[in-house]
Amino acid sequence: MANPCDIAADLGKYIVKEAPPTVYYVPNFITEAEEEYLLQQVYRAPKPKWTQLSGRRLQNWGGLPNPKGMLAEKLPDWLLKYTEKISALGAFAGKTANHVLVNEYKPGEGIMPHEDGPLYHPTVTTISLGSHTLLDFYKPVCQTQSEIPQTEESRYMLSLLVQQRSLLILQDDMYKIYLHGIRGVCEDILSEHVANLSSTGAQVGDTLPRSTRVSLTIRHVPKVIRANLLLGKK
Ligand SMILES: O=C(O)CCC(=O)C(=O)O
Ligand SMILES: [Fe+2]
Repeated sequence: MANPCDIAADLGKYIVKEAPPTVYYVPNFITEAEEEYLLQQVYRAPKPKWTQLSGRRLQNWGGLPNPKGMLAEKLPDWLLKYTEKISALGAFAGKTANHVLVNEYKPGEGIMPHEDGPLYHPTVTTISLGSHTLLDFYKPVCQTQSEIPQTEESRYMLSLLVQQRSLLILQDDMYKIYLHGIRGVCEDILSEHVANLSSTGAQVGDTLPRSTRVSLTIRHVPKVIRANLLLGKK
C-alpha cells in the first residue's frame, strides 16, 4: 500500500503555492497519443452511456455513488490504466480510485459552482482532454447578520487554468470548503487571479478560445457494496 506521505515526495514540486491547501497541477501528465486514445475510447461508448444535462453531457463509470454504498462495477481497461497510475502517486491515501465521471463541454458550456460532497474520499483528480478550461473557486455562502447579499462575484476567490493533457488534484480545503465551477463562455481572458499561471506558460491578458473539452474526473468512493453480497453469497 502506498504511504500517504508519498504524495508529498512524488507530487511536491507540482503544488500550487498561490492557492489554499491543496492543489497539485501537473502539465502534460499524458502525451498527445494518450490524449487521442482516451478521446477515441470516450467517443466509442454507446449513445445510452451518455447522460445529457443542461450545459454538458456525462458518462458515469464504476457505479452510481449513493449514501447506502455504491454497487461497484469494474472499470474498463482503458480507464484502469490511469486510475491505477494516479492512485500509485498516493492521491487517495493508499486507496485505489474506483469511480470516473467523464464530462464533455462544448464551447459556451460549463458547470455551476458546487461541492463534490461526502460520498467521495476528499480528493478529486482530473485529466483534461481536447481543450483547456478555467476552473473557478468560490468561498461558501456564510451565515452573517449582514444585510448585504453575497453574490457569486463577491464569493469568487481564484481560478486555475487547466490545460489539455494536464492532471489536477484537489484536496483538503480546496475540496472540503471551497466550491468550484466552470463559466459557460467561449473564451477565457486570463487575469491575475489565475493561481497556477506560472506553471502554464500563459500570461495575464491572454485570450484562450475554448474548444470541446472532455474531462476525466477520477475519485475513490469508500463505501461500496459487492454484487455477491447482494446475492447473499459470502
Ligand atoms: O470538468 C471538470 O473539470 C469539473 C467536473 C466537476 O466538477 C465534477 O464532475 O464534479
Ligand atoms: Fe465537481
